Amino acid sequence: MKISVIGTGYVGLIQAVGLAEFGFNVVGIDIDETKVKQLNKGKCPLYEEGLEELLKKHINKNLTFTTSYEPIKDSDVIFLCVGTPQDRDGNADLRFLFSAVEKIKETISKDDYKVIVIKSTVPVGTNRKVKELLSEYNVDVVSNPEFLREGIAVYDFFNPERIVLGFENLKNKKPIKIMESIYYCFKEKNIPFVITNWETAELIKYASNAFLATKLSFINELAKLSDKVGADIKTVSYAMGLDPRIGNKFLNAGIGYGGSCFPKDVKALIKQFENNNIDPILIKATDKVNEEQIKWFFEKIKNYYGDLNGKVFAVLGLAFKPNTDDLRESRAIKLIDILLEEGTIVKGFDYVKKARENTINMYKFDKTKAFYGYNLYILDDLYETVKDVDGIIITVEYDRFNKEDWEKIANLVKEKVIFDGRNILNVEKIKKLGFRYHGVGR
Ligand SMILES: NC(=O)c1ccc[n+]([C@@H]2O[C@H](COP(=O)([O-])OP(=O)(O)OC[C@H]3O[C@@H](n4cnc5c(N)ncnc54)[C@H](O)[C@@H]3O)[C@@H](O)[C@H]2O)c1
Ligand SMILES: O=c1ccn([C@@H]2O[C@H](COP(=O)(O)OP(=O)(O)O[C@H]3O[C@H](CO)[C@@H](O)[C@H](O)[C@H]3O)[C@@H](O)[C@H]2O)c(=O)[nH]1
Repeated sequence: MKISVIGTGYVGLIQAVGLAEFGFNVVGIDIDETKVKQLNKGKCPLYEEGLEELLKKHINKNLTFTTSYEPIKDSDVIFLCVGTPQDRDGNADLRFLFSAVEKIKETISKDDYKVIVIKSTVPVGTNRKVKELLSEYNVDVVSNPEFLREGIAVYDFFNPERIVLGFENLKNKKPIKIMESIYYCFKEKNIPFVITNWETAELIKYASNAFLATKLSFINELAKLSDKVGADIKTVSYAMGLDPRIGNKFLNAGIGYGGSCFPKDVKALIKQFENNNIDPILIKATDKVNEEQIKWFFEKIKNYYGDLNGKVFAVLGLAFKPNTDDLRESRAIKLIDILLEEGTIVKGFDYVKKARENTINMYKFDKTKAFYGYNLYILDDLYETVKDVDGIIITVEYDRFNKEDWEKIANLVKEKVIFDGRNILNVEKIKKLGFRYHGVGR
């Protein structure tokens, strides 16, 4: 079977490489010429553990990349993995998706049968619209939302918790059989398949992300109360999580959720409610709590120092979560922006080299926020980062921070104060070294 993957960003690249590993002949298609050139040389444009090795294993064997849509003529299945970012009003912006559909129309013949799989996260009704646009063509459209997590995306691709497939008509077995044959190995491993209609499949994706985001906003809001009343949110989360009906995952309080998905998908779900004249009270609150969390944390820092002007901070963590170079909606970057506006000097660090490089590039192009090398520095070494600072701020949940030499850090800083925005540090150890510790709800 020949497969084309349109859009080889995060999700598309993982699909292309993963499907090649399954033995399919895969062509990745992207409008970004630089990315395509890099990929054809076996170089991964993004940092994701294990991805470059798999890319190198298959490139120019059963996997190639191109900017041309021509290969879709020979493909049996076309995966659409283009971005669906947030537009100015909070809706999902479907311009990339519809532009790809237009190109499919221009390229394929009306008679050749193709299965078009929509992997991108799209509002309810989008698969139906795509089918309408392709109504004169011999195609079936399948909704197949993706649930991978960045940082462990390769693992997630090969070990999904469920495969969700939405179809126009469940009596039409042809596209169902084709999708089941692609994911044959998951069937063998008894991974649940949810076979349903388009609308249900589309909503499952938004419901899953919004539910997890709501769990986070719930615990983050509770952390504010914990702070005031002297409770320890970590112990609260732990004890709550012992009840299997609640579960212990996604209960780590912090400075809020970021990333390329939760913030935009929560907002897009709100819009879908509003477009249907329903007030999404709960989900709007999830979003609001998250927007406020970083400001609340910043106030903690400000209250401690009073005047922040000229203070120097080490911000440990730049990306939106550990083991990624992705800065999209990163809480660390949001905090850095606020700190810079308050006249502080920021020294930033992340264990992922590409996250550091991306941060430098981002600020270099945005001189309104920072003057790189004047009030913002990104350093390659954690110990250099903490040298002579007035405070350390932890913004990404790296457990690795606990393995650092805190005695050495205590001797390097100007003032021994830590704001742990992810509640990740071993408080006893830190306090013994004379640090004043400020967590989130502990
Ligand atoms: N990133 C994640 O962890 C994740 C996980 C699950 C689902 N999703 C969803 O998957 C989709 C893709 O997300 P992403 O993070 O991979 O996006 P991305 O921005 O990293 O990648 C999108 C790619 O599509 C390309 N593109 C845009 N228009 C194109 C066109 N007309 N033809 C060919 N290529 C085109 C871009 O150049 C880019 O390389 C989104 O809907 C997102 O919500 C993302
Ligand atoms: O207990 C927790 C867990 C996570 N986070 C934060 O939540 C955000 C999102 O984390 P995570 O869900 O691990 O990362 P993503 O890679 O964005 O993955 C989410 O978004 C993807 C895109 O839709 C989905 O496919 C995944 O299933 C979903 O977990 C990050 O900022 C984390 O720091 C917390 O603050 N506390």
